[in-house]
Amino acid sequence: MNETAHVVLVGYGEVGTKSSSVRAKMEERLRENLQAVLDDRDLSGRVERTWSRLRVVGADDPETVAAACAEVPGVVWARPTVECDPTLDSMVTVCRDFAAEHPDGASFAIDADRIGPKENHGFSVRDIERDAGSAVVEATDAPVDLDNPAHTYRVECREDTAYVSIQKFDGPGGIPLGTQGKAVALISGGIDSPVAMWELMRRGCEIVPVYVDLGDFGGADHRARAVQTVRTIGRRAPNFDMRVHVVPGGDVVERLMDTIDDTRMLSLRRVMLAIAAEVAADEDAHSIVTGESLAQKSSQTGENLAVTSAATEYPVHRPLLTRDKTDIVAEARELGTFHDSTLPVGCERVAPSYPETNASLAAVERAEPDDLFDLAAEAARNRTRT
Ligand SMILES: Nc1ncnc2c1ncn2[C@@H]1O[C@H](COP(=O)(O)OP(=O)(O)OP(=O)(O)O)[C@@H](O)[C@H]1O
Repeated sequence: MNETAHVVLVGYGEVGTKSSSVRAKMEERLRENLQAVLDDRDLSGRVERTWSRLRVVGADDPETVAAACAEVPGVVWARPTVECDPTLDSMVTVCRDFAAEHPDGASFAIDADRIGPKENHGFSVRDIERDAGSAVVEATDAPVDLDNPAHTYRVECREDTAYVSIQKFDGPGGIPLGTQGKAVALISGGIDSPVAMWELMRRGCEIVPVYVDLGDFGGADHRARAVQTVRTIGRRAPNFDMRVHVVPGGDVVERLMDTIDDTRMLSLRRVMLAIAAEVAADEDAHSIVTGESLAQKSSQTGENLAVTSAATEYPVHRPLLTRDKTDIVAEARELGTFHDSTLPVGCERVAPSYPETNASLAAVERAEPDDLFDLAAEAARNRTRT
């Protein structure tokens, strides 16, 4: 080779533990998903599969490309990397060049790996670490710190090529999107449901987002908030159709307000699950996901969640069930949805003054008007997409 090239290396986690045929399919899916994100953001670069990694070649802006790759489900890390000859001289030279860009004297470590028998290269991992380390000390006068270095020079020496990088972007991990079927996500646009939707995406599920428009109890700002949070997360998966199904639920809510008192919120959640089930059947989805979390609200006690789940035969996934609010808020901030989720939308209050916290299914069903679920099904049929 006798030259260096800038590439972005992308590492995945669990995909690497699959059988070779599953792994090949997942790698290919991840490759397509990464390419879609780069194309959508007008970032140059071609994503290729290499041994146990993905690699972006031809990126004009490797740092931005690596940061974009690190937003994609399935990615554990992405590194702007210099590719060079698998010789001690080449790797040391690249480390020295990197050091010249970081002349701050901050502590460092060399983290090297070498693949294949030592005879193939004629040097060991220890040789790489020693020579590269000396070059960095010479260039920067920086101290070595193996426990908590400010800079880690990652050197990966393979049979035919070597990779050197100093910058690492952590990805969300998980499984490539599009490998685990479809789930309907009930999205209110509040803090929780977009995070819950993302958790399923992170584990490979394609998402069909559903927002139930509450009529006078919701409003345009409420709807816009739901749509915007989905769009923000959808930027990580532009090759999937994530337009929101907007269901006109005003009539159903009116009916609930007129007929039910302390179990009203439970019946509203049951109606939403019934609507989601209608969409799931049409969209061939296998389950429903909500942002509910145990004990976060009166409608989310263990007993009440059992009553709401009984409204549908579809599995209801609640990935936030055991998560604390502070943790969910931190994830919403990271995803970029927190700001929109907390915009004041001024909707009317549906909740009764004294909500039931320990409902029985029989009592909730008794209070529900006979036509409630017919109204819900009709609303689902009248949905539009935004
Ligand atoms: N208007 C809506 N359209 C679609 N789904 C909704 C709507 N309102 C609530 N949901 C679903 O019901 C779940 C429980 O809603 P609720 O408002 O009680 O709880 P929450 O924990 O505050 O959720 P969020 O923060 O997502 O609003 C939400 O996480 C969401 O999945």
